[in-house]
Amino acid sequence: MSFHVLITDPLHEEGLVPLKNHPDIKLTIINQRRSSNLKELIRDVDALIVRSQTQVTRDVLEHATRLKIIGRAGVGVDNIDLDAATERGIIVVNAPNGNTNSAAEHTMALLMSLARKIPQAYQALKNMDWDRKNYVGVELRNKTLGVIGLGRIGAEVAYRAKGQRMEIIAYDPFLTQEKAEKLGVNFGTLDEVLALSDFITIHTPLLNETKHLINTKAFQKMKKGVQIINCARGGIIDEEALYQAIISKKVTGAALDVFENEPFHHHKLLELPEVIATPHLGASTIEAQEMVAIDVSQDIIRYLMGEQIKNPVNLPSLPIEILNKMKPYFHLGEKLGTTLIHLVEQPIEEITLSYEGELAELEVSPITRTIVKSVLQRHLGDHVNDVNALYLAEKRGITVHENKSSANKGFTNLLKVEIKTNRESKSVSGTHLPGLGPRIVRLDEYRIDVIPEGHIIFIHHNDQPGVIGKIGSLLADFQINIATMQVDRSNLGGDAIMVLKVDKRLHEQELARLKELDEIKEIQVIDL
Ligand SMILES: NC(=O)C1=CN([C@@H]2O[C@H](COP(=O)(O)OP(=O)(O)OC[C@H]3O[C@@H](n4cnc5c(N)ncnc54)[C@H](O)[C@@H]3O)[C@@H](O)[C@H]2O)C=CC1
Ligand SMILES: O=C(O)CCC(=O)C(=O)O
Repeated sequence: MSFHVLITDPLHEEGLVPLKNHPDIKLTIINQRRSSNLKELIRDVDALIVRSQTQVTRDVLEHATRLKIIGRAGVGVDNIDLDAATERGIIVVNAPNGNTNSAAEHTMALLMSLARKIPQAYQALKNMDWDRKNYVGVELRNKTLGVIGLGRIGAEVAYRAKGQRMEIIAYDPFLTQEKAEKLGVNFGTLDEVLALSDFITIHTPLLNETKHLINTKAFQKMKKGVQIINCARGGIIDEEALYQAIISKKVTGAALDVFENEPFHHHKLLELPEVIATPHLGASTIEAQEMVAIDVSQDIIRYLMGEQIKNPVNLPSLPIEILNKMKPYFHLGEKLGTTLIHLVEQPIEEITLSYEGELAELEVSPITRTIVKSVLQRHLGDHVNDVNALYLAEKRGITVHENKSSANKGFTNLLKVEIKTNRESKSVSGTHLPGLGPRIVRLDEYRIDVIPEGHIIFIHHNDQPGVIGKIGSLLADFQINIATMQVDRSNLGGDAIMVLKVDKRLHEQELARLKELDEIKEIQVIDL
């Protein structure tokens, strides 16, 4: 199988070597800025790799009929329509670690340049103007740096700023007292950070919640004379509000690496002498570009080759050791979901997944996605995958519930999948037996012991003498060998089930003959 990978932004050559050398990958590299036909090009590609310039919009994705994965060589994925990608089952991966150091160093470079007005003084000197009085700066020592967003880059900035003997106050909704203490920073609310800081640096992603987080109201809460650094994303600061705050002298300096609309040829803020700027260079170092290109290329190759990816953005991310531990349950869940959906006739209203015993200790949401995928695939086909399964379920009005119980009901691990329709509720339960593999152990209230593999016939029949014989002799007439047989009943002479594993698939006519038997209420043949 050969895969087509398209790259539309400049990437470090070294990072492309694994893709170039891969025998099953065809690589196309274009400069998107010079190419307006992305919609055309994306039609026949399996993977797309971008940095921040290419805008992967919903409109573009509508043309991406083969696209399976988008790789972002960097952190911020705000240039990719994540909802549209998820709906189409396209996985998005990024390279979150490779440019942390470079972005933190760039932030420090901007902080120091801002404090000492280095770009302005340099510009004057380049113009042969030996001016010292206009470029008097301030020291960083003993000043308070407010860090908004104490993730990878924010934490690195805080660490470096402490080296400058600055006091750090940070706001991050996920910041714990423990992490703050470990990093030696003060823990503040957003308002406290705004009010107490001499310098404020922003390191959040651009999200709906962070769009214009720093707006007119936020500027009003700041100290007079505050200086701002934004090395995260344009759009987190309301640029018009910043402009007015500088004009009114509330803000005495701003260092910007990022802007609401990039690239641009003119920007009002750059007319102000208080503003210094770089054209989105936070990650532009040889080291960072090499690392992010390698990381993203490797994840693209892993995904296309069916291996576990490291940095998914629109799927839950778990350490590889934990995912390996969970592998048998993905397999079991998929078999249970496929089995159950074949036993249900009416439209599904609810899917309930119960994780019991040692399974309850795991982060089970990836298994839930796999089960929902296997259920939906029967009617929606192969375009349902782990990425879009929950979205598609919700869109069809199907509610998905997860229950966990550490109680051990005779099995060290038990996974129950239950489907509710407007007429009935059906369930299958299974377990993974170490060394032996998966087993289906319950079908509704019936106890069975079936390896979920091969051609399986599920028969719901009346509990009466002769049924097993009749079914056995019909199968013998069809030259179909029975490998295993399980029976159970609700009560003597009541409902009963039979689960047969056979060596070859039944033809439609053979199935019709079995259905003619009076004792049979329902029959389903499932290939697992
Ligand atoms: N200028 C450049 O070239 C670069 C810019 N970036 C930008 O920097 C951002 C941060 O990168 P990382 O530190 O690697 O990401 P990260 O995910 O490690 O950290 C982001 C932090 O922001 C916090 N956060 C989210 N919403 C918040 C809110 N409303 N208020 C305060 N904190 C909030 C999160 O809890 C998280 O701790 C990226 O999203 C990207 O947009 C990243 C690399 C290079
Ligand atoms: O690709 C780039 O140079 C921009 C890096 C960036 O902004 C990010 O990683 O979020």
